[in-house]
Parts: sequence; C-alpha cells; structure tokens
Amino acid sequence: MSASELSYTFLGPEGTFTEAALLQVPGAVEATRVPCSSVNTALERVRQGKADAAMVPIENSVEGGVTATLDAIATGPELRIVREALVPITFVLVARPGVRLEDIRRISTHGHAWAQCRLWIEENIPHAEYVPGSSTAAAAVGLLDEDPHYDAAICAPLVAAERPGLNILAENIGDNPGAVTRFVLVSRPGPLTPRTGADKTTVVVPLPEDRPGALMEILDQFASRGVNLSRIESRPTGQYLGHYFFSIDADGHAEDSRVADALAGLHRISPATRFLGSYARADQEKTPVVPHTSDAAFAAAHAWVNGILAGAPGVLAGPQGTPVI
Ligand SMILES: O=C(O)C(=O)Cc1ccccc1
Repeated sequence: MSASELSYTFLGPEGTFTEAALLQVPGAVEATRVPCSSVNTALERVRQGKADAAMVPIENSVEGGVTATLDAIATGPELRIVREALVPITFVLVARPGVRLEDIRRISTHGHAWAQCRLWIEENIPHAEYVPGSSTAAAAVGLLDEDPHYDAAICAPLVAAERPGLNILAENIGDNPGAVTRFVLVSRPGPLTPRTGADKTTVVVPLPEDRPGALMEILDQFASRGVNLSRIESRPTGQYLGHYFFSIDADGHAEDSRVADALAGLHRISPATRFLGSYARADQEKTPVVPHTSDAAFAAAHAWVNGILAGAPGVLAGPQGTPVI
C-alpha cells in the first residue's frame, strides 16, 4: 500500500499538538488524516478497521501519563503501538480581538495544557475559571463561535497564527520551558516492527491480587535481565477498589532475548499481561546492553541447559579440556 492510501485518525481538530506529532510520520502529509474529538474515538475507528492507525498523546514531561490513552489501550480489543513521536510544547493565550487580559473570566483548553500553564494563570489571571476543552485547537476554534461560553483559550502558536479572528494576548505561557509530549501511533495487531537496537517495549501488567511482593516480582523480571524501565504507572482497572494494572515502558525490543525472557516471566506471574508493542525510540538512542544480558549470553545459556537435557557435561570444558571453575 502506498503512503497516500493510508488513513490516520488523530485527536483533532487541525492544529492540535497531536496533529503535529502525526505530521512527523513519513508519508502522513499525503495520507488521509481524520480529526477526532477524543482519543477514544480515534482509537475506536482503528479497532473498527475504518482507519489504519491513530496518533494519540501518551506521556507528558510535566503531567505524566495521559490516562485517557493509557486506559483505552490497556483494555478492549487489542491494539499495537508501532511508532512514537516527541513534540516540544509551547503555549499561547488567545482571545477575540478587543478582549484584554483583565477582561478574561473563563479560559478553555485541554486538561494537560491547563495543568502546564497553571502558575502563569495564577500569576496573571488569578480569578480565571477553567472550562475543559477536548483539545487545545478545539478550544481556540470555539472562540470563533457566535456565542462562546469562555473568553480565552490556550493553544499552540500555529493555531492562532492561522486564524485571523484570534488575537495572541501572551506567548510562552507554559510553566516549564522544556516541556515535551510523547505521542504514539497505534494500529491493529500485526507483524512486529523491526528491531533497531534503539527500541521500546510497552506492556500492561495486571497486579496479581492478595500476593505479597507481587509488584517486586514484576519489577524483578526486568531488573534481573538488565532491562531498564523508562515509565511505570499504576492505573485502577475500574472493576473494584484496589484492583490495579501497571503500564510499563521498557528499553529494548521483544526480539532482544533479555526482553523476551522478561516478557515470559511477566506472563508466568500475571497471565493476563498484555503486550502493546515494540517500536523504535523517537530519539534513536541505542540501548546499552550489559554483556551477561546480550543475545549471545542468552543463547549460550540455553545451549548449556539443552546440552544437559541431552546428556552433555554440566560444566564448560576449559582450554586443556579441564573444567572451568
Ligand atoms: O489538545 C491538543 O492539542 C493535544 O494534542 C493534546 C495535548 C494537550 C496539551 C499538551 C500536549 C498534548
């Protein structure tokens, strides 16, 4: 299939940070891009086969995990993360022409944007009330409605620049200048994406109940195989109070023996563990491998055990045929 025949959904409308993440995907510019009003709708269209993949936010350097996404991909028909994208985030405050900072009573934006501009708002418009918006761009465009129920919006600089009816009242209003959001491209299950040596693997592990040390056992599957974790979050399953799953990103690919071995360990501890994909890291940073956790070390160890099962000596012979101690 050529890139232009693919169709992508994303958290829209046009001008969201999610669209900026999607446009980083090679071929996305020529492909069909369908804006959706929620992460759930974007993912549902993929599940139903109406789109090939969805771009959704998953992690924020300031706010942490995007719970709507974490929960949606952890449950329901299986989905796979096939790619990640990083977008530096800067915010502007926009209003209709003529509206001044001191006139603003109500501000709309996406919840993550509001959380990232909290200090600036407290300092500059302390009495402003928050009106939840489905995205930053939806909040900005909503200001152009005939009778908007808020006075200003927080959005990406580009959205404001492209709409003459919007006036920028303040720039760079984010509390953390280096804020970055991580997005993932999600499709239906299929062949694994190729291993690059700079990969991530995402899993969802329901915590076994009434078992002391269960979390420690889960973490140990990674630690004992030299697998680094870059994100771990607990989320309630929603079934009943106290029932949790862990959403985990680990460095490495399921084709790396140490990761495969850790996955097998997770499955033994928690059989409902859900594999959400192995995919190339956006920063292309190679994963350092401790020698005793390399593919070669795992292959040698398996060969040794298989040899024992087949009746071979249980210890390696040294250079002169003497056993190595
Ligand atoms: O609302 C948007 O523009 C989004 O793409 C979601 C979002 C909101 C705030 C920071 C990063 C992503």
